[in-house]
Amino acid sequence: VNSDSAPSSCSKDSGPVVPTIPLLGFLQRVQETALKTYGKSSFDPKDYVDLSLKFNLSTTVEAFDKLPKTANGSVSVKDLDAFIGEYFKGAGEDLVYAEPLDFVPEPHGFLPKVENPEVRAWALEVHALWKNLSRKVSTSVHQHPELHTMLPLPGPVVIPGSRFREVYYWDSYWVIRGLLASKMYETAKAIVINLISLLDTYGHVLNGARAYYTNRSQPPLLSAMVYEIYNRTGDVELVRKALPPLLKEYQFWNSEIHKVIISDAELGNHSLNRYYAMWNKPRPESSTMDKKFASKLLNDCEKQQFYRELASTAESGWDFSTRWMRNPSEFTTLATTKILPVDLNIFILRMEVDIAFFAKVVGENTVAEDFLRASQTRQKAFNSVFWNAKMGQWLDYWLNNNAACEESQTWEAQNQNENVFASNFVPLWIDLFNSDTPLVEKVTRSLQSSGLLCAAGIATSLTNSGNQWDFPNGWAPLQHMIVEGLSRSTSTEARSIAKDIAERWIRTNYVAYKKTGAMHEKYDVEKCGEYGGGGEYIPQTGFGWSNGVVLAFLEEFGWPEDQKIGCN
Ligand SMILES: OC[C@H]1O[C@H](O[C@H]2O[C@H](CO)[C@@H](O)[C@H](O)[C@H]2O)[C@H](O)[C@@H](O)[C@@H]1O
Repeated sequence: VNSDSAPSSCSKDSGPVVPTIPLLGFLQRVQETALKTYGKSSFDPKDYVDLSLKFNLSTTVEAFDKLPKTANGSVSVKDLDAFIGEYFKGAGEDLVYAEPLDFVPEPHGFLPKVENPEVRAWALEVHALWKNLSRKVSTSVHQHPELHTMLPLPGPVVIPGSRFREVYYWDSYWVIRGLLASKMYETAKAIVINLISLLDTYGHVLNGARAYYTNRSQPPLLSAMVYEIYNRTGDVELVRKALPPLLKEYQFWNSEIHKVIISDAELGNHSLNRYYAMWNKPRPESSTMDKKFASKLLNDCEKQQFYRELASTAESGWDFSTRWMRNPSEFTTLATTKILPVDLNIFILRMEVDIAFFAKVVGENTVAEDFLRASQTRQKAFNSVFWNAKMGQWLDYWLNNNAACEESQTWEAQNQNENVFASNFVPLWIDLFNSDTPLVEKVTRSLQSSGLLCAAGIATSLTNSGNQWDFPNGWAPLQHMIVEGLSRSTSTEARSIAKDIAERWIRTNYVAYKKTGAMHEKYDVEKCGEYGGGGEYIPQTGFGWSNGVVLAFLEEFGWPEDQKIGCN
């Protein structure tokens, strides 16, 4: 990890910090001035850190410093408009449209089980959205990286959409699932090659391909992406190329900051993982908001700690949720680094299983045996640390406050977080768990009585907090992992619930699309046909992972000719 090792003056926050580029510091000054000048309405801080320079940084800073400013730091709208127009290229211009070469309007063998003509026509429209979301890094980024926060990438990517103008790590898994249903194998492989290039350069796959995301990763699903592509294409070369970087990624997630040892009286020590960003300042893409929240805190030390929690929550992909808050009504009590999350540990378990499989494919038998053993050990840890037999769910585990300083912590039942989140059911996604029929039946009953199953899909949590990873929002990745897990089991009941959830999700996506002309980032699971809201930015459309999950569900479950589509 290339981090700044200067000791922090704050004893509560001694973790590493990855230094950032000078351009970002300057863009945050422009962002702050823009907020003061234009006001809050329709202000998105990310727009300013996504600008590219037309001239070198010092020329631009000099011109900015000369703008006449009022005492509170604002400038006139006319001056700021003129400055931005003269010195910057617009946000998004650094990633240019790229025609996906393997796109055809109706691929051969596309969604064979979708017979209903209305659903088929819509599925073809969703399939065509890959063209809208396909991009490549502009030549200027390759030739003058110092003028951009966009990071150079070797090949084309698929972006989520709207304000998310760059490739994202965990989003890409569901984008790839959709691309595979769309038979766009080359586009899917190119995404993986790009993520591997980030891993080669930074030692981890970044949250997204921007300079302000270098201090953290996102839910690690690279091995799952490679597995799904190999499963469809049999591309051994891809597996051979991916294996060494995956071993490097495994090291990253098992480095000192992400690893915690939990000891229990019966089975000894369990090595498990948490999110932990290498950053203790405001997130540049949301800097004005982060500072406002931090202003409630007493001193710099508390602020640093809070900023690390904010960035670590962004690493979790669940930014933001009461799941990570000690007090659900107080945002500054975020404590993501003090939690062992069920889903992160499932993703790492999947990484171990996948690496063992890939190593076997390329004849690295010792590696295969080592990772098989690691996966068996982690499965045992799941049963001891996360499983709650009374609830029939796997629960996040709260670490004691001084976790970072302790060698190991002793497991205590009271540290399991008994609040219900969709992530409590994510272990079903993994064959090691969904192949156990009595277990699946118990967890299915628990899901049915959890309160999470709603008219239009699975809710993220039971708490309506106004955060986007909470009730009543439903997110495509969560629907997909739980549905896929249930549908892989041999339990008839679980499979029928999987189909029911998938149908509800398809209906709500369809009706919202017909009403708004767009696919959405998240949906309101209480109301069929409504998109979701809340959180720190306005609802986004596009949308990579929602498109991917709809196509994957339609491929798996189909839609009979005589079954009506629409809200029931
Ligand atoms: O700009 C605020 C935050 O936005 C991202 O998070 C959300 O969008 C991502 C892209 O679809 C998604 O991967 C994530 O789960 C969402 O919560 C970004 O990843 C954050 O780092 C960023 O601070």
